[in-house]
Amino acid sequence: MAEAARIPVIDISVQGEEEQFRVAEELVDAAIEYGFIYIKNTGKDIPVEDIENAFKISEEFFTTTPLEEKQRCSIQQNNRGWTGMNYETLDPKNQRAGDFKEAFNFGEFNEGKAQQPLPSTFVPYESQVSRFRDLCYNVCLKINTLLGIGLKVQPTDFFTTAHLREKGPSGTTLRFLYYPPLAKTQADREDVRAGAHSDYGSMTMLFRLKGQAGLEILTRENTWAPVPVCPPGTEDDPAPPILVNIGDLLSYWTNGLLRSTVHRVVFPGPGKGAVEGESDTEPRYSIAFFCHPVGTTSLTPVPSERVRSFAGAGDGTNGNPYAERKVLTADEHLQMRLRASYLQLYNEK
Ligand SMILES: O=C(O)CCC(=O)C(=O)O
Ligand SMILES: [Fe+2]
Repeated sequence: MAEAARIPVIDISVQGEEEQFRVAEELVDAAIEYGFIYIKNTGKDIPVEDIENAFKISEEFFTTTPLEEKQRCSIQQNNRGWTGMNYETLDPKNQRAGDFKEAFNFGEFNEGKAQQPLPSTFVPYESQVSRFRDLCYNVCLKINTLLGIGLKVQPTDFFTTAHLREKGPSGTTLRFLYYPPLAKTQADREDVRAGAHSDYGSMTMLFRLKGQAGLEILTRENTWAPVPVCPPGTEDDPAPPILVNIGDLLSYWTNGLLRSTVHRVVFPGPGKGAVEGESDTEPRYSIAFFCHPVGTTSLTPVPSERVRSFAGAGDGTNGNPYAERKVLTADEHLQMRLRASYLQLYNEK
């Protein structure tokens, strides 16, 4: 069995300046070393019922919505809507088939209303989805603030300000994901449910369900390590931790100091890659909140002594294959990545 990733578990629900400073440093250390951080789920930032409810809505959508209804809301170049089985290919250079998953992307809401066509299954839950998106947004701001403190960026709220939605539209997306078990697909065990990729935004918050295997990260040693849903020490928490990972934009912003780690979702198979107590024989559901700064934000390195003094990506340990590309704004980066993974969507037009 492959050895599980040892990603730190951090409690961000602390009070007081001194504690906050300590947590900020822990977050930055984990973001540099792993690019992934477990945020202990205390239920304080996002009530556990809201997470459970979001999964219920997602499951109802994927299991009951007729195909025509999903197709009516197919993904558009604005990155909103439904993606069918094998439609997205996150690692086109290495995949034989597109990702074995379905997904639904929610863009921004305005006063509780989605700004995109919604399948009928979601209509009764529109305000609940909007609320969940707001809860995620607030945690994203909080983590951005802590990263700014930990890196001593001048001013420390630099990242947070760049994410404020009142400053303009962004690529921020709430995504419900569904991965069928191997037996319900045409896939071979070697096919991927989500190809190897780094995330396109500044950071991602991932919600997973106990017992559902599949996520792996690429380690510094270039091996794949499974990421347990419930790492040691979180078994008694009210819900599994929220898995946060650094995306390409925080990596650009910090000259590659913060790591945009490559990850994928696989069919690990019995006794092979799966963590004890997890399996891939049941359908897998996950929910991702992709945080993006305002689209016009420039991705030049931020004012921080720590970032300035970092030697940069030249040592080959940076997980973000795009770190050295010249990209100007958050929107331009997002468009570049979407073009590469939705071949049909961009070739059809
Ligand atoms: O479903 C997961 O566990 C991860 C999905 C993912 O990496 C993504 O959608 O970017
Ligand atoms: Fe991802």
